Amino acid sequence: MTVPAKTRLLDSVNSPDDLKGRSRDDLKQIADEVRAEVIEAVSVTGGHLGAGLGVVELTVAIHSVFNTPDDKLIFDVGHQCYPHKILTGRKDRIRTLRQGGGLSGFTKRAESEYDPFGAAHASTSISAGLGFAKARDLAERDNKVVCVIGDGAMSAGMAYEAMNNAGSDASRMLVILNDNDMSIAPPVGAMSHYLSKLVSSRSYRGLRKFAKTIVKPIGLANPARKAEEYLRGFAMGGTMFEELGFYYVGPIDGHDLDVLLPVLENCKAMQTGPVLLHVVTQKGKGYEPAENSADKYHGVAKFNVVTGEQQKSKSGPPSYTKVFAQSLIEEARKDDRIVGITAAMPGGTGLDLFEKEFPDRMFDVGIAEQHAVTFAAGMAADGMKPFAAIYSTFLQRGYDQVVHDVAIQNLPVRFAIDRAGLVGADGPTHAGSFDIGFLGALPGMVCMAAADETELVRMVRTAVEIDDGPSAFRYPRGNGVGVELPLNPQALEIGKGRIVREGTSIAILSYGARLQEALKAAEMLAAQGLSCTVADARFAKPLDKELINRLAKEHEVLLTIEEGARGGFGAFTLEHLAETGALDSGLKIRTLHLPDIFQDQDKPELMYAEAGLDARSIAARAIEALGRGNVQELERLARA
Ligand SMILES: Cc1ncc(C[n+]2csc(CCOP(=O)(O)OP(=O)(O)O)c2C)c(N)n1
Ligand SMILES: CC(=O)[C@@H](O)[C@H](O)COP(=O)(O)O
Ligand SMILES: [Mg+2]
Repeated sequence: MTVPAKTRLLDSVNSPDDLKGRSRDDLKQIADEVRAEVIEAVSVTGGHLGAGLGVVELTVAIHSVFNTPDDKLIFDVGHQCYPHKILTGRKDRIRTLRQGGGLSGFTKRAESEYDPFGAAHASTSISAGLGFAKARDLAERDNKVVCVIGDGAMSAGMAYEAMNNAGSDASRMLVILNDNDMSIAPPVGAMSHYLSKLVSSRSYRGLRKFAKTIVKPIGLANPARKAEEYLRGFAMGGTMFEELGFYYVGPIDGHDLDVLLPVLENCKAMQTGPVLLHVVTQKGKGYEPAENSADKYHGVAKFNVVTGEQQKSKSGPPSYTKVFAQSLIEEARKDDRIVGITAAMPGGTGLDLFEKEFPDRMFDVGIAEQHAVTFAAGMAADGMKPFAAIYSTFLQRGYDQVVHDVAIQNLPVRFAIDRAGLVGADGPTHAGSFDIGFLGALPGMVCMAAADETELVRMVRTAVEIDDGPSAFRYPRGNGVGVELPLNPQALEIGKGRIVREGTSIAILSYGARLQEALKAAEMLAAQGLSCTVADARFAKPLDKELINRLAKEHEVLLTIEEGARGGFGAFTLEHLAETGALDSGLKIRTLHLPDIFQDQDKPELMYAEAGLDARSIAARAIEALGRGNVQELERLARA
């Protein structure tokens, strides 16, 4: 019988308990195996790779020192949690990450007791951790609270609101600042410069060597006192964190278990108020293609482990994002008052392209959507034409600013709302579900949704022209439908939709990119002799009341459809029809929107089918409302 030269230690780790009492060498081997496992898993699923690779040693160290799940470990954003999932009983399902029915790509309470707090949006961990710390104190328990937050996430206001609170009342908690000098894109802002200065100081360079030789576990007598004395050697003194009431420790090498383990032991033993441990790591650590790439493999498609080459997306029409960016560039060439604003998503919003052409007119403000919106409002108030390009889901964080700073003052900020509707693998935290409702509720806001790329280009043009109040246009993640782009786009008439297909019995009024499915549904209905009108509303605010009245009057059935939650375009239409009395005449109306649940991740087309927003489901709703036609026949057509 042959005995394998090196047995995988990770196979024997089914929970963090299996890390306890292991030798340093064993833990180092386990860390190496976790790293290999993360790379293998993400190579078949795609997902967030660089961040997780950067915290492998840190995660192993935390789980071997702290007593999770009693001690609460809270990851900020949660995109770096794959090593944590592997170590906390989810190793066997790690190749289901971000797939339908599989593990979430983020921490999620419903998934494991080791995920005490779910995330995916940035900068929530310190606030949540403080909540856990206070709940613990009130219940007179003694568990620890550990938050892991990145340098990028440290740029957001929430992190400072939380530190302001935690530092003032000496709350016992550990905040680990995972500083890899990267956000999704290179980090921006004064805070980022400050952290770089801390890290590049002499003390850190000296410490790397120093720590390896002198770091020892603390003695048992007076552990808290000794821990403090011990850690004082690491602290640099006078840091901004200390001014905020934190005990600052670091910076230390976040890949060196010989340093991490004793420092964490000592942080754990400390009984003073909040501690901030500054850990320096490398995003993408241990996988050459990630280390060498500009974005450190923040988010990747499936890839070849040997070469690092990522699967190319099928060639097709350009993405909506790119179409938006290029048309904004065109507009900006003609109008030097146009500026672009992003909150740490230059690549995701396409504003990196804009920046290449107009470096002085693009502003990346960091992970700071609230600030981005008010900053845009200030610019608009002084005569500029700001385009704030923000994902629908992240704009949620800036809602009060949209209301208070933009809408009430009727300022012409243009919101380019990317990732509208379902986004697939990122799941419910990233779905752009709510902006139709929350923006449509605001007096004076013009709300548009693009049915295809041509429409998007025209909406950018329209937004440039709307100079007397706020406007927004939404468009989905992914590729357009492949229509030809207008060379000289004309602005749309505000509040006017268009008829795309004429029919008699059924009217489908689409708001946004479901128009293609609506047209397919119309074909399916036509195959059964059911004549269907399809219209593109273009505007949710102001509504095209004339168009709606006409559709209501001339058809037996009216369906509205949108890539958004209930309380959006369908609700606005229904309200209008109720007010005009059109509902009293027997019109059969159905509002098709996202279901009233947070849908888990899957392929977008499957999620839309589950939501009842694919062509087959649209046609089936029409048949149900009409009371004529054959639903089974639709199945056959959908398969064909
Ligand atoms: C509120 C919010 N805005 C934007 C994002 C998009 N986002 C996800 S991760 C990330 C960068 C985070 O950087 P950092 O905290 O340093 O973590 P790292 O990826 O470097 O480990 C950004 C901007 C988000 N998740 N939440
Ligand atoms: C974790 C996070 O918020 C981002 O990395 C997000 O996953 C990016 O989404 P897109 O891939 O749609 O840009
Ligand atoms: Mg970072």
